[in-house]
Amino acid sequence: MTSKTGTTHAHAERAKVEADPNRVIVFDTTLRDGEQSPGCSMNLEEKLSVATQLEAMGVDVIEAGFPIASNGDFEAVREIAKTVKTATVAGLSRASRKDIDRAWEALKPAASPRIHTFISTSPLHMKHKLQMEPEDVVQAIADSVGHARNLCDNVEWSPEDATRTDHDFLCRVVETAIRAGAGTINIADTVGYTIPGEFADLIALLRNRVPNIDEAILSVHCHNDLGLAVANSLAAVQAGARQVECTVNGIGERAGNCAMEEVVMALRTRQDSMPYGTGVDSTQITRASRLVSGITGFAVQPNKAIVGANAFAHESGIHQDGMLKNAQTYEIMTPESVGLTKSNLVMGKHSGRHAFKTKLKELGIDLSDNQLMDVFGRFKDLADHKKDVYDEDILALVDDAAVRHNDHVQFVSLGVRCGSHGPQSAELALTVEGESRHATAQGNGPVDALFAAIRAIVPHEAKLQLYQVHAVTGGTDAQAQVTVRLEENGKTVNGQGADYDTLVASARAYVNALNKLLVKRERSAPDALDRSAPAAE
Ligand SMILES: CC(=O)SCCNC(=O)CCNC(=O)[C@H](O)C(C)(C)COP(=O)(O)OP(=O)(O)OC[C@H]1O[C@@H](n2cnc3c(N)ncnc32)[C@H](O)[C@@H]1OP(=O)(O)O
Ligand SMILES: CC(C)C(=O)C(=O)O
Repeated sequence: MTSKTGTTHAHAERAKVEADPNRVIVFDTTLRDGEQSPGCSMNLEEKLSVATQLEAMGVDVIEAGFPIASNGDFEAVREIAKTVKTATVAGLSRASRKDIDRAWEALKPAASPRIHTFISTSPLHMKHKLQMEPEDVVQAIADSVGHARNLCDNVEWSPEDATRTDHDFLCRVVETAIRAGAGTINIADTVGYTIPGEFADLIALLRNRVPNIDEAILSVHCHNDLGLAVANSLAAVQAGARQVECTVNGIGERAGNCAMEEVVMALRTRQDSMPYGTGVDSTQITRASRLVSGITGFAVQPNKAIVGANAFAHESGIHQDGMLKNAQTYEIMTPESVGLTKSNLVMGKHSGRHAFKTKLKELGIDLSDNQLMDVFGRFKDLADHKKDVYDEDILALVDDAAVRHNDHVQFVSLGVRCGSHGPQSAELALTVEGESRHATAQGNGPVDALFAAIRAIVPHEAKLQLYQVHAVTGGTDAQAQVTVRLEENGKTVNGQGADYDTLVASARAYVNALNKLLVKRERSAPDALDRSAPAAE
């Protein structure tokens, strides 16, 4: 970047861009524009922890607030200015000496301070909002930027609503601001109106038509009203902008700002067509995202690029199989590169055997092929009924399959009639030594009816000592894990069963206990139990 007039403005960011013309300055405005999201206010301590994280991850400029806005904002900017050592700290001000003085008072303690001043330049804003004539706006720019520059070496100026500003006027005001001392010119797409090709053309136009443009770093500040903030920012970088203004998780006024994590990772991932770099340590991205989301209470949508819970999660069997063979089949960046430990194979109805086997291995479970077939079948059935299948669900299924292995009596199916219009009844099918048996019974509630049906198929005198249900996970679709304790002649056995249907889990648990009782009986008196008892139909 060579100056056409020889009056370049020296500051830390200028030095970085001069050392490497492809270096993109990351200007984070989470604490200023991000905080302008309705409901997003942060207290001093929270702002300090965000600023510390932004500094640690290598952000070049931290916009800490708008000091004239309130005493709280002033204090926050001043504390951040005192705390941050390696990043430049910026404070926003309108085109007013009072605002600028207040900003400077807060920023003065910073190792590297920047005054950021702005004024609207679009006809709409000038006429209706500022109620100023264009000539007065030009004068206000020269005066405010000049005043700021008398206080601070590092001054940024923004034409608010630049993308709806007349091009000739924009060229004129940019030239004026640079002449008055602005070292960074920030082209604001305040209402997220522009589109990538048009925005790239605007940056190119400014570079071609503003005579002193090389004396300043061209910056962009994009809003996301059309979901184009990141695309517009990248188009601008390709057209010559070297500062991108952004926020963590894309928070900000209305639909938000350009998301820092997306810009950083897009530049990092697509070096082949965008050979530009930032100073951000991308492995800190997840940490920053969680910090900001935790502090603001703004949850990150699961499918959000880079930092959403599903960004590195794979549920479909074909994708999971590909991932296990070579992660690049379905991931264009590694989870480690954004600070996650590994990809997440989400177990759900689209999962296949490869992924299921891998999940079992992760859980330390080793099953025979037959057991695997059985558990996988039940897992698919569970996934059809339950939105999220957690590790706990799989463990419950495996335990359930393990206890049923080689059972004499096996559960087949159950239908119940329950509710307030009794009588409650259960229609049960079991196999006993491989033979199908059916029974229908009534009871005092569906559980009582179910247990009566079991007694009808396998007559026994054992007493029910305990019937206990607990949910394996949270949510109304959680699997039920049931424990049944039976007692016969002083001997007790516990049976377990798990299912998304509490009554099926109850049947499985009772049948499991019964099988254990059979084994105990067999050991003490073979053939004591009449397993060929007829069905009570
Ligand atoms: C695009 C952006 O994100 S801009 C930043 C937005 N952020 C904020 O507004 C931060 C929070 N704001 C505030 O706390 C308050 O609005 C303050 C302290 C800045 C100003 O408060 P008030 O003095 O009560 O004014 P109010 O907000 O009602 O109106 C804004 C005034 O600033 C003027 N103004 C707006 N932008 C600028 C500017 N860049 N330069 C000069 N004047 C401006 C408006 O024309 C209006 O002037 P008027 O009172 O003569 O009509
Ligand atoms: C102050 C400016 C840069 C701004 O936030 C906007 O125009 O959106």
